[in-house]
Amino acid sequence: MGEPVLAASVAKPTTMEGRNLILLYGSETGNGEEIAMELAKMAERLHFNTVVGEMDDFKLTDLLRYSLAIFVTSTTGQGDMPKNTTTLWKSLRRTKLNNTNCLASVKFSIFGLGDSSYPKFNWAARKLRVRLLQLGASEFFRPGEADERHENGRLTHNSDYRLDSIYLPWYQELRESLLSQFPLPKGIEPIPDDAQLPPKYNIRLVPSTGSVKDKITNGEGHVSQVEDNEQLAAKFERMSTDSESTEAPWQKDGTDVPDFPPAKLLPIPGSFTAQVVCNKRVTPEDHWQDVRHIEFELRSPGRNGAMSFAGQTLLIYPKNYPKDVQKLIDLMGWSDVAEQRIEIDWAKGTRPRDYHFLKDATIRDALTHNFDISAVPKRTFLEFMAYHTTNPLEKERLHELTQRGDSDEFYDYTSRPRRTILEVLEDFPGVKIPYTRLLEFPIIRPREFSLCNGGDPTVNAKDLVISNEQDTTTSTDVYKFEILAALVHYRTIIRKPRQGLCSRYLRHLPVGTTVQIGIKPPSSPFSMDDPSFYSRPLIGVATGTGIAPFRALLQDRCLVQDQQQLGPTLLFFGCRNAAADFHFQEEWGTVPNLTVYPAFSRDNDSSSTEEETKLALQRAAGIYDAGKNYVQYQIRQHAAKVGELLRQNPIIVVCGNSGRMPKSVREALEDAAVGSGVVADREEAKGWFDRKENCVYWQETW
Ligand SMILES: Cc1cc2nc3c(=O)[nH]c(=O)nc-3n(C[C@H](O)[C@H](O)[C@H](O)COP(=O)(O)O)c2cc1C
Repeated sequence: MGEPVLAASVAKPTTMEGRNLILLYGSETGNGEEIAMELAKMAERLHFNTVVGEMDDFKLTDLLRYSLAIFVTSTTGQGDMPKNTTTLWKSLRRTKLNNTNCLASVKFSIFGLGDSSYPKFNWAARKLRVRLLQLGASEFFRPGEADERHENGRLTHNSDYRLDSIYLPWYQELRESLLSQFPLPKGIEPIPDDAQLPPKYNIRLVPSTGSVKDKITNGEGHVSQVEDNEQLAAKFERMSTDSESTEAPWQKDGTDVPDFPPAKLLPIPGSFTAQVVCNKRVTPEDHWQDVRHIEFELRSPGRNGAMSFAGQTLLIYPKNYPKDVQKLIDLMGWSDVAEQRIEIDWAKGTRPRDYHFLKDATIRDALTHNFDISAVPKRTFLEFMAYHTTNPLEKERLHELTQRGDSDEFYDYTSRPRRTILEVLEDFPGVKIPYTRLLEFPIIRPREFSLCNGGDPTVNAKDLVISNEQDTTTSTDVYKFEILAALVHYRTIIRKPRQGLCSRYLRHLPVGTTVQIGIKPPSSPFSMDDPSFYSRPLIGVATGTGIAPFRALLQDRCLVQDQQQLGPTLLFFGCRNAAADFHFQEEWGTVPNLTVYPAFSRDNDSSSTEEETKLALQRAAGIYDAGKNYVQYQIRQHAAKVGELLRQNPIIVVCGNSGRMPKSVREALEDAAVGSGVVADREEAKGWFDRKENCVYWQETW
């Protein structure tokens, strides 16, 4: 079963000398990658010989081989470049390149993705652009800057929509610009949208004996590098692929098997095998949100020296449920091939990020562990579906939905109700995707959770020596990593309640299960090696599960030998109810020199009627967030105390929901700086928080 006979025609771009385009992306959570892939397809339809990949897949000299380069990058951390850009970015910044004009032959354009609630909006794209221009490259098309906060005149909580409101017009203009600046020769037309482009990979079924090889070809069909899973496992010795020991407890006795994903471990480079030792709901059953305190234990992750836990994130790789996988197999008519092992040849540079193939994977395995069938589909997926239905009505409807116009139809059908790929495929039963196109499904990306513990995370290893020299841990050392996860449960316009892939996985994850986890280095701009880390004041502003990185930071600071040295700490903590989600409240009393100002948004409080009236008037006058039950109100209330700490070069940490909170908090801090006389006025307050000599400002919002 390959491409169906009735599928849309497949059209190969014409190869033209000198018409080359390279698309390089930097992306943390996949938004930038998705855009880069879409732009690459557009360029291919214009007959550009197109190569697309992560920035770090390429060297500086590779840029010189292409007539055009398009960069797509998000900004992460505190105005930082994404992790998969660091090598190329480092080589671009080498001082010996200054004044060399070494990129004079490069024509480029750049598209950034960011969030204007961060102080350093789209800094990665801006820094990169400035450096490319410094090195002599010229821009063939204007830069674009998408903003997750952009509302385009309409209030929307839909981040796809917000990114698209900048991206789609930029895409259209770029296409027109490419066609006019680099016209096609007479007789050659752009490949129309209704013809499918050939895939960049080749999926084959393999006989049941022999090992599955995951091959990377050099684009001309030769195998240039063969790396099978045994080799990978050997390379990453911390990772176990022993399936005997990875079964969830319920799988051992074989009785009463619930519908929970199998516990097989993916061969993820650099990841760790850990065991779930606690999975406890910390909010009352009748509270609107299920917040979990989950603890993992892992053996000897090869830690080298002391490390700050604050800002470290734990990566969890969720899986699909067997019932959903079966549903997809039935819908696509893949039951005769589902248990067969597959082999994939990739053209160079086309292997997707985060695609980690299970040893001897069958199609069912790949669907369970690798493809996010409960993701909300992107526009490109719906476009792809249209090629694979023989029903003209379905085709027409899919075309209507994917029009790149002003219409909201696409968002109304997909992201607003959070319809999943599986549900969309159920809505279009005529769509039969061949298994050879499996890679058009989005890859399951790891989900990131801030660690909520810090200090010394070792258990059973009291004699552990932390040194900056060699890792002195032994195989008996066990480390504990804790997260506080708010499980996402949507109530959408579709009646069926829905939950995120990872939320569902975590909700039912049994204690005792062995899982594969990743650990991402901290994004925090301070170091535990700096003695002032412990003694300088700390102002924490956290909402909801945003308390996690703050708690980790606090526990890190408590490592100080002499507790008297611990700097004063203020915590402004916003949650709904004192009794429901005032997380870790029982711990705060044990931390020296800490004052907590909670802001309970849904509890009645006992302030005066006069105060109530004043606030009601402020709200009526549209003064945003004047409400007393928010953290920003508490910051203004305690301006004198805040000011006292601002004078002492504090660390300021803002964690929790993105959206309006970070901006409102920043404004409240500016007001507190003015009110307490630290600065003369709002104008002076604006830049004050960005200067290192005044404070360290760390924002971790999601
Ligand atoms: C931890 C974190 C830090 C971020 N820092 C910034 C920032 O400093 N400036 C900015 O403009 N956007 C920032 N963003 C927003 C991202 O750039 C935005 O969400 C983007 O769509 C992510 O694209 P990606 O999936 O390709 O990484 C941050 C997002 C996260 C989750």
